[in-house]
Amino acid sequence: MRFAYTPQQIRDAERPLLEAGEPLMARAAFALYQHVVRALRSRVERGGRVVVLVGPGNNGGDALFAAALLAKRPIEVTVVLLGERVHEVGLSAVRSSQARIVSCSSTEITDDLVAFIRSADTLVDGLLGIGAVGAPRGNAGKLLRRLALNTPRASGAHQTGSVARTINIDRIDESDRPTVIAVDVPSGVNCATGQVQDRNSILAADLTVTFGALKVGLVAAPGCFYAGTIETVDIGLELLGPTSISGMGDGAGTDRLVGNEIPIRELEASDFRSDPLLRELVERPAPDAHKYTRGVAAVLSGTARFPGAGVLATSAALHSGLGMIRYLGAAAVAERVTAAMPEIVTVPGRVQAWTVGSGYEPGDATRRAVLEVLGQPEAAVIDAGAIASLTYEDTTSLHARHILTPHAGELAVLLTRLGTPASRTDVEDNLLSVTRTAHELTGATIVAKGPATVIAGRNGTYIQNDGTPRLATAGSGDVLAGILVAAAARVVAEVEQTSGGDVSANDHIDWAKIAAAGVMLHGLAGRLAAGELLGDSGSRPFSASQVALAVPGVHAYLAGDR
Ligand SMILES: NC(=O)C1=CN([C@@H]2O[C@H](COP(=O)(O)OP(=O)(O)OC[C@H]3O[C@@H](n4cnc5c(N)ncnc54)[C@H](O)[C@@H]3O)[C@@H](O)[C@H]2O)[C@@H](O)CC1
Ligand SMILES: [K+]
Repeated sequence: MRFAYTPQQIRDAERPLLEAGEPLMARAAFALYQHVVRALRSRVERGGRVVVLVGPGNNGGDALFAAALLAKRPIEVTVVLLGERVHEVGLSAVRSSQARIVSCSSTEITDDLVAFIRSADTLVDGLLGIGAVGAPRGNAGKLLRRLALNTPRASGAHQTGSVARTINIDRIDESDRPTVIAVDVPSGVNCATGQVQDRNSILAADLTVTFGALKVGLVAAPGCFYAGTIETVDIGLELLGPTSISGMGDGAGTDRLVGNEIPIRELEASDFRSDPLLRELVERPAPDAHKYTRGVAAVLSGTARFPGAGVLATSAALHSGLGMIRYLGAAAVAERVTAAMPEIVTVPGRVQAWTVGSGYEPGDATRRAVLEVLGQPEAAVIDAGAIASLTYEDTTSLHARHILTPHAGELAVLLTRLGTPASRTDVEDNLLSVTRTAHELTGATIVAKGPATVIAGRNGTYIQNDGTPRLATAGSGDVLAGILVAAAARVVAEVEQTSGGDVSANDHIDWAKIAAAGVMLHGLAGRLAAGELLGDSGSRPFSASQVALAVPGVHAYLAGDR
């Protein structure tokens, strides 16, 4: 499990250490210096030119102390001061070093200066850190716009995520741009939310050296796309860890426990071995297992018009290793489903989780289907047309065991219906906060699909950034619904055994965690289908059907087989 914190949480953790006189900035600057040297040496064997951009606050202070250390080596170091004021002690350290100082606070940002900065081997971004408010203003903002180094590395692919995926900075050989190293966070990213207010005044990093812990802006979209590889440096901060969190979040009576108290979480591969409930998702069944202890899921997806959604959701559930899958949707789709997968049962019966809505169009018939599912005591995944069919009154019957999987457009419609009007763009630009709002207004577990999916539920918020842009393909959402319903059924089956069949036990499950696990399985299945988890660079195109077929391989991967 990884944790990401808001600026306020970081400041609260820093305060006692600063009061005790701990040299936090010296630690941060030394680690930054080491990373800059490493990046520079992977680009030029000796010498080399480093430009350090310095803003008005302590972020600039880190950069100044690192610059003073760099200037002790045979490296050409130029410090560009962009604030009206800068960290005084850091500046005197630079003044007594070999580094060159250019002050921009009074001078114009000339074409020559912009060209000079762009021609550096390594560019250190110490403009704005966790103290930034709004889009970069003043000279910092002007310079960022003029530099135009605002395209995320690897053409938009994000480099954070639960399973290691790093840019190999040894291999970056574009001579037309420097290797950019962000100090703590890329300037222009809102650390608390991941928002980017002005996409022209941001400096896209190849590497972010962040201090103490991850910041929310480094894991939430769109900020996460600008961070490059993230290195977290331990400067001695004591932040909320997994043990204290499980006490807060995993039991009953924690309704509405969202907001700043619990850090944002991200599941990692190791959680599928250490967390007892997640382990159940991928482990081999117990020797005495039977169909109902392994889990039974029901699929209500696909229509005569969109039959594929039913086939894909069913296939994904089937390949997730349950005891049984019932297909209970349209007769025309059932024929195709059973032709493709003879294991599928088409008669109703005992079920532990439902999925409804993939491939359904919004309307009365869909609404009747979703209300029927919501009337059951079991868990349910509510997808696509089923979300859009819910009226304001219908949403009052939602609980945490209901997992809604909207994309940005569907989330905008839902929020508007709930009385908080939002456009698709509002949702895309503020995915984290609007997803939490949707959870707070409905009580349901919300899985807001995107390149960095946000999962907001009763026990907190997760962001999963595991997939590949290749998952943006037709049918991908249907596969996700199938994976999620399988995870839900599996967990309910497990909990039933310990609760003696008491269905109310379902309501105490940490559904956000289970949904996050499903999202992660889906993301990794995409990467496996692309060839990425098997060691190549992920260059294989794939279809949604192949993502469903890749699920067993991901189970093996997470269970530790490879
Ligand atoms: N407190 C400490 O001792 C430590 C701080 N550290 C560093 O300090 C950073 C936080 O320092 P600060 O709190 O000084 O904050 P920042 O350095 O992020 O910047 C705050 C300054 O920027 C200005 N500013 C805010 N928003 C702006 C905008 N949109 N455009 C232009 N200027 C803007 C403010 O007026 C203020 O002067 C961290 O990110 C980290 O890099 C680390 O050295 C660890 C220890
Ligand atoms: K920065």
